[in-house]
Amino acid sequence: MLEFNLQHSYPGFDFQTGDVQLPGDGITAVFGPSGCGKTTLIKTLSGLEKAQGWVKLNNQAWQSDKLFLPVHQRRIGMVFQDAALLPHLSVQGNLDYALKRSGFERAQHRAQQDRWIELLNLGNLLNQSVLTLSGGQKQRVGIARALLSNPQILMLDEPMSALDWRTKNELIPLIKDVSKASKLPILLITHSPEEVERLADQVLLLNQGRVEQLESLQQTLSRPDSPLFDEQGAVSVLIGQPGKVSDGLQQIQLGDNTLWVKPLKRANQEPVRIRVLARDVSLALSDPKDLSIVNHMPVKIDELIEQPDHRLLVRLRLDNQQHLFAEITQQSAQRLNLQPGLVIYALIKSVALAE
Ligand SMILES: Nc1ncnc2c1ncn2[C@@H]1O[C@H](COP(=O)(O)OP(=O)(O)OP(=O)(O)O)[C@@H](O)[C@H]1O
Repeated sequence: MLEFNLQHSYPGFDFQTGDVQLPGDGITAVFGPSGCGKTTLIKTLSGLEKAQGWVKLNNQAWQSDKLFLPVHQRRIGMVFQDAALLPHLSVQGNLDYALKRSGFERAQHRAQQDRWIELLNLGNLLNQSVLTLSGGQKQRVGIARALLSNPQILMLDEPMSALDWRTKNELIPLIKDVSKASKLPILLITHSPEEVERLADQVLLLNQGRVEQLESLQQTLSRPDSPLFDEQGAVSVLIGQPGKVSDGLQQIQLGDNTLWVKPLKRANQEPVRIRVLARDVSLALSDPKDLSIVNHMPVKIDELIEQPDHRLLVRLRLDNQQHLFAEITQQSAQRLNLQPGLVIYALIKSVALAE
């Protein structure tokens, strides 16, 4: 568990976290608008910048009234936007460099290397100069190097902001795999709501140098004014269990209900996240059996929230208690006489697997 309370200031910027406790594993996304203090948080937590206050990881003090461990003694695996690899070395050279300083016993080096080389798919890049790697390959090497330094926590500072969407789509599942396999807590700094929705277990919301919330992803997404909602409007992330593939569609089980999506790329039985835009959800009073939309299910209305431009956000609850937003016009809501507590049907026009 990472615990801290830090204060720092730059001219015109006052940074105060208050008491914060981050869980001992899983991915915590640090999210907030530009200039809110995300990088300041990483710099002060890591000791790159000396703040007032205290920091403890797994009950071991990194900083207190009497103590200030330098960055290299804090056992942090850092990955930056530009990977910051050693340019004169090969991929293997970069990994060896991390291992030498790791404190792993020599006998463990091979097993450690093999483990992360395989998971991050670096096997055929080992002899390549890092100068010849693509952006995504560099980040994979950067993550392997961070893991091989034998860290107790990973801090990823905007690791995907310089990558195109295709490369980002390849890296996101790998970061999930690293989280599961390493069991290390991961702090992911990002300004991308999509990265938060696809990766975060919990979200630390920063605003103007203050920690506004530390909560689960589902809690952040359940607020109609969630800072994660951008010009696409409200978003829901449903967590479901993959089932069979039939007629070219993959079954995802959400309690007693089934969603049909494009077949998963990775055949494992881990729960998956499904991202649904509120504007892609329509509502009906009865089960629309003869409709081309394949995904529809009974839901209960939790709340009706007025929006600008005669629109209404309807917070719905599935039978397994997950919530789903629908955005409709106020006119439609009146026509259907929607009220909290009413059981209706959600018609989901489009879903995206957030693999
Ligand atoms: N070394 C510094 N000297 C003076 N001011 C600084 C310094 N570093 C950061 N700041 C200021 O502190 C504030 C927070 O900066 P920080 O880089 O932590 O924000 P951020 O949330 O990471 O932003 P972005 O998403 O744009 O990277 C900003 O107003 C910035 O100008």
